[in-house]
Amino acid sequence: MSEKRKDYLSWDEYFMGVAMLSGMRSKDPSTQVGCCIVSQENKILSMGYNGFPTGCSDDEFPWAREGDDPLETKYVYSTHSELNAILNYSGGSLVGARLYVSLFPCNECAKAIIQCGIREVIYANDKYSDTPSVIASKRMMDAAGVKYHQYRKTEREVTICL
Ligand SMILES: O=c1ccn([C@H]2C[C@H](O)[C@@H](COP(=O)(O)O)O2)c(=O)[nH]1
Ligand SMILES: [Zn+2]
Repeated sequence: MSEKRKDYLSWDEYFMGVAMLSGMRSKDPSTQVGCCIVSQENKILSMGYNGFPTGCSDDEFPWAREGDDPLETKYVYSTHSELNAILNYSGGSLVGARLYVSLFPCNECAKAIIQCGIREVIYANDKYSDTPSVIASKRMMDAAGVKYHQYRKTEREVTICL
């Protein structure tokens, strides 16, 4: 009798993989962020990625990072992946959930994460760790008792032919 497979994805690989796949939907030319929210029973509750709100065309609103006029940059329009994942959830409470995300949450996402009761954040990249936004985010999550740690990367490479 054949034995069960041994090289199946761990829970962390699975959920971070789903977060990263979700980020591949983003049209942001510089930073694509994906997020996956998971219950205490390891069930996926919601996903999201960074992009413009419904009705705000990807082809008409700006993707620029810089410009003399802030209204011509993406920052005033883009909805972050974490907020999209929280807002996409229509099942009730997110209290006690974990959030997997490819980039450390900014201060605005941290507020939403705290307020909806998510208790743990697992992030892949912390490239903006020196910015006031991320420093404030960590300060708020520390105060609110939201745990966070960096995803421990494995050797696994996943190829999907679509
Ligand atoms: O918590 C966060 C922080 C940022 N994002 C998104 C917002 C933007 O679309 C990009 C960042 O773009 P840069 O060109 O690297 O400044 O990331 C997010 O989804 N969640
Ligand atoms: Zn954010």
